[in-house]
Amino acid sequence: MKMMPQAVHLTLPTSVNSRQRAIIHAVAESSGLHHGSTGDGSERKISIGYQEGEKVDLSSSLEGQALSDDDICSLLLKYFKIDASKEFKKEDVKRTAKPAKASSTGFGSQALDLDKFIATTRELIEMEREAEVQQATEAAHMRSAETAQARGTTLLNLRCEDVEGVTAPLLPQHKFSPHDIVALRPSKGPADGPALVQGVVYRVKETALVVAVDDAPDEGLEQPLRLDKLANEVTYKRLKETLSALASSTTGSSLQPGGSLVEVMFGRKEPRFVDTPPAWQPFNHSLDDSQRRAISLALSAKDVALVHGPPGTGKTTAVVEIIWQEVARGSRVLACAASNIAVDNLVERLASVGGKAATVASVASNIPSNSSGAGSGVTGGTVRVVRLGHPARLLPQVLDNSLEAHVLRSDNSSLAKDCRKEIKSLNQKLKKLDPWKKAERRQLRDELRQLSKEERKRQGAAVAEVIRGAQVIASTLTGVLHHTLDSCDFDVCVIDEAAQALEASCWGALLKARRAVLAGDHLQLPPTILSEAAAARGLGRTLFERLQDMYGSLVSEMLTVQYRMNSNIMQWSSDALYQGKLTAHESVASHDLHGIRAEVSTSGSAKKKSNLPAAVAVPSAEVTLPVLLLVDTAGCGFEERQEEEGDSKCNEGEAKAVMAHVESLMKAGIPAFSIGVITPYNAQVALLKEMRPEKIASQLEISSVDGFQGREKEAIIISMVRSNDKREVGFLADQRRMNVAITRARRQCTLVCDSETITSSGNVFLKRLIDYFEQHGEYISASELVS
Ligand SMILES: Nc1ncnc2c1ncn2[C@@H]1O[C@H](COP(=O)(O)OP(=O)(O)OP(=O)(O)O)[C@@H](O)[C@H]1O
Repeated sequence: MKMMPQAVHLTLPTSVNSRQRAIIHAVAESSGLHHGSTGDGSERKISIGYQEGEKVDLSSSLEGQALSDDDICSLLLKYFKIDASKEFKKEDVKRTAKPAKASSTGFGSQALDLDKFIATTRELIEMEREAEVQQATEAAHMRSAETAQARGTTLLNLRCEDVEGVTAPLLPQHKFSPHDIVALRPSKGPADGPALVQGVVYRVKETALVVAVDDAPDEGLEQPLRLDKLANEVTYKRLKETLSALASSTTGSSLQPGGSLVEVMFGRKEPRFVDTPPAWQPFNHSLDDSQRRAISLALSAKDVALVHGPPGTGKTTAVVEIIWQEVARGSRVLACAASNIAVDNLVERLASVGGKAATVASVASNIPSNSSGAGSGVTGGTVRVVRLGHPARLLPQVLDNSLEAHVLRSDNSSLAKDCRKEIKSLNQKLKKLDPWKKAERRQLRDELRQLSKEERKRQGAAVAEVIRGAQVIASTLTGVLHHTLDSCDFDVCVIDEAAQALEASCWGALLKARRAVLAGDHLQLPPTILSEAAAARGLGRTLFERLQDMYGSLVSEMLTVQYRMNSNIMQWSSDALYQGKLTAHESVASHDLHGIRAEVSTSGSAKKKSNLPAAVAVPSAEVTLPVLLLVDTAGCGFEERQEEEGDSKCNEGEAKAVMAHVESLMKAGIPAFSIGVITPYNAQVALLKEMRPEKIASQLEISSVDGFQGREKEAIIISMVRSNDKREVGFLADQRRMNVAITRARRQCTLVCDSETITSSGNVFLKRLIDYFEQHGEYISASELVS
């Protein structure tokens, strides 16, 4: 008997990932079923079935549960009698294939209407600005100074060390970060009193915050000071200006170089690729196959390519090679990232091609040259990289590449300097000149005016000359909007860490370029959004994620070899989020903490750095240092606690277990600087920092998940905090957050948690995580660590 499929219209939960949704769309299309997606970013849900069919909404009953490909196949089989297992097993869809089309609305159902995007984003940016202002105002006015400090938006009793820096012995937990606009006030004065000075945070260390100010006040800095975080208006203003430019990018007189990218990225045109991928010789000979595929894709794209880089897979390595190759074929490149540190990292690695200049030049002749390049190949022995941005915010190692440093070296700049010298001597002459000699004075003043005009002209010419001659301009996404780049255009814009940047902030850079390469991982943390309402309406949905959803493997190549983690640490992340596609490079696949112990026992300097007592620095051989360790607090009575003012949570018993494990690692010879403690809750970060022994305070890093994104440690300890009768796990359920936390570990990952609360919470994703640790790691009860 032939089974008839049930007439059902099925809605799946938001945990179905973008790849799975793309396959479901394709399966539905080929089976003649109706299909569509609603919601933005992490709220996106897919529906499939018969338009008039019985509504079966699994989005709440399965919410928070990660659905494997097999789970989805079973659902499709159950409701529609469709066997989609082949489609899910298939390698990525061929690049020549068209993106999946939705039946009624065409592939535009995945696309976004430009006008709607601009109008909604304006509204959401305004909501975000209000949320930031509200947070700053609450901290400054409605809470006691101590509470504001506990919230992390105020720092009290700081001592001004000099006019360039503000320091304290060890800063409490706070939320200050580079680019924040801050106010300095006397600690004892009223919270809303006048500020001594306003400035911008440009460096954040464990013990000091460095604030750049235009004019240091003559007095007032000698007393204890408080630092308040203010709303960052500049960013919002620039984002709105970018949206206006985007609105007019494809029409009329303001046609922008990136107009064609707008058409493709808003689904009006399909992405194009050259028929024959260009031949290229790598500058970096250790690139793996997946990196080579991603680079080939980027060099073949006429519009856009995505480099999807899961943790530790050498995304920046691939990006750097793409830029070298682009320069070699004569392209002018705009290289960006959201943060200063990521841009500096790129610049440092890009500039290192200097030693390979001969190779670069010879390869250049093999690659078809771009029409509008800044001269083909690499000349002058190095890639001419110009880093925009205030030198005070740059890492010392890239200062030589800053716009200012380039300008100082230019001919026009020395002419400008000559003008300055002359101005100085004329001014001295003027001072000495008899006040009655009016005609002579007038003549000198005229000369001075001419000279200042000439000096300004020379300075402007020097900047223009450096910008014109640059093969790569490197800048933060915000820095691109500076007038220095007005009317500049580029062959290609490369954005690293694109999955951490707001879409609106990417457009400032993209509008200046004809092609784009975006590198990132939408399965790690998205940009931070303060307004929950704006986040719920999709402000945090990045362009990277949107393009992954819209075009999938048509424009994207995933890097699959990772160079950080022991394969046991990697495998959980690979299976849970990357369809099991990751492999560990042989150099890391089986490394563990025993290797570190060996280094410590033979290296005097490591011993010194670790601050370990000599008696324990060389460990006994029989200590076991498992790659995965589950420290279970179930049954230990370690209940979570809500912080007194605020909504964060902490768990004192668990924190003790974490510190006991740190101690045992150190006793086994692992230096504190190789250990990192991560917890999703700010209150737990604060508690752990209080418990951290003074002698290792500057070495043992303790931070939220956000603070560790993009970083790594040999041993990571994750404190999950949640332990309650209601079996609530809160935002532990955020798959991307847990993915980042686990994948920071190179040789050991320890999970400290109440397995009872987590496994009975009904969250399948977290249950599988605990099961994985139980199956593949060692298990101890926290009671064995804490008496
Ligand atoms: N093909 C390769 N062969 C050997 N080592 C590599 C290769 N590619 C990357 N690595 C190494 O892997 C590490 C991570 O590389 P990279 O910084 O490029 O990664 P990333 O993906 O940008 O990292 P993250 O995800 O942490 O931002 C570096 O130490 C790098 O030298």
